[in-house]
Amino acid sequence: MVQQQQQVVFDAAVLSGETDIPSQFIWPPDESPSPEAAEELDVPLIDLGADEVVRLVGDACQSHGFFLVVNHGIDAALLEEAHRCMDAFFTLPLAEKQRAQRRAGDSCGYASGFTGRFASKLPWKETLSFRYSAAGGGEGVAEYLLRKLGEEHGRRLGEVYERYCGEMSRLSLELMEVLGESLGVGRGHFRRFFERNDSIMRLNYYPACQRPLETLGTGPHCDPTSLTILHQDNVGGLEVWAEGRWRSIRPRTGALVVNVGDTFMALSNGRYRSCLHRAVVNSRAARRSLAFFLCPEMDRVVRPPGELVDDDNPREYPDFTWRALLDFTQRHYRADMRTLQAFTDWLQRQPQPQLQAAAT
Ligand SMILES: C=C1C[C@]23C[C@@]1(O)CC[C@H]2[C@]1(C)CCC[C@@](C)(C(=O)O)[C@H]1[C@@H]3C(=O)O
Ligand SMILES: O=C(O)CCC(=O)C(=O)O
Ligand SMILES: [Fe+2]
Repeated sequence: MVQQQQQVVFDAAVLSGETDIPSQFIWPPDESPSPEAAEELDVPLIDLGADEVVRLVGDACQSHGFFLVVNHGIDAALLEEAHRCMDAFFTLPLAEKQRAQRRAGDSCGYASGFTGRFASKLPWKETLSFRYSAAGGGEGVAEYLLRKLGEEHGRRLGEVYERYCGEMSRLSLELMEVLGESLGVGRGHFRRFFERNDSIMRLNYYPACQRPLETLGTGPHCDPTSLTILHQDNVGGLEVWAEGRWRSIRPRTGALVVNVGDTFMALSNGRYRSCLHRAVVNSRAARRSLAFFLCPEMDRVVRPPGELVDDDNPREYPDFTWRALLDFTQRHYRADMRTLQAFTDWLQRQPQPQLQAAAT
């Protein structure tokens, strides 16, 4: 009982070897992983240079919304360097990492077990998140990491992740062309919408855990963002809810995992669904993943193109801004499998002037 009220410090170096884990990290039995290994999900491995890309992406987005891409133009050396930099950061002493500590209500910075943020069902992970603005407004990735971590630790990280985010943004826009074509709205529509994206980059580090069946690295959720491009190391742990059970997405060196998020589900007027997923941990090895969350400019109105709305397909979601949805996930609601519904219900309860932002 007493333990439940104490704020634990999630120090991976200590906790990954403990056979008892703090109660705040224990998830209820109906949400925790089952002892049987999850069967692998057969996700399409899409060659971005191939002729069939549009059809394959469209099919994947109408079923579970997850697919893998290869021949994506991201340099293998950059991917390796991005993982090396993650190691360099997460193996720093806790106090050094805490120089970038995430503050309440903010979506950027270093967070460890989310101990100060949530009271229960804590995720078994450390994260470092930062903003990437394609339009170049405000502080860039390199400046942010240098400012927070200092010359010794921040310089190299900043250079690498600035480059990594630029490449992810470029790839996202390419994927937006494919998504636009597959939805019949033309290649330019979503590309233009996201040209000045204001995205979030997140480094996820899941320490080993001696009680992997009682906790989760990332709880079940749909990404509230628009499109996620994830690179996982070769440890494994990403699972997707498909056909009524949890299924694993096996790591493949060089392939990127792509999935649709809630904001794109709204932009497609529900044609493409965001899909429930989670990350499990294990007792053998720490796991790393790099997630680039494509997001629109903060005040741009999220509204599906006219071609996707008609009498047979009325609007599924009201107009909203990414600023409002992001704020909802940071201040009012812990993102899960029903974030978008909870958000639209909440929006509708707000006084009229706050209901919709001015169209941009
Ligand atoms: C806008 C966001 C909120 C979360 C990060 C993200 O950029 C996209 C996914 C969200 C998240 C990962 C969904 C699961 C719960 C969460 C709290 C987490 O475990 O990290 C979510 C992120 C958040 O920081 O709120
Ligand atoms: O680490 C992973 O494989 C998934 C993480 C995730 O779903 C997220 O950060 O939104
Ligand atoms: Fe996710």
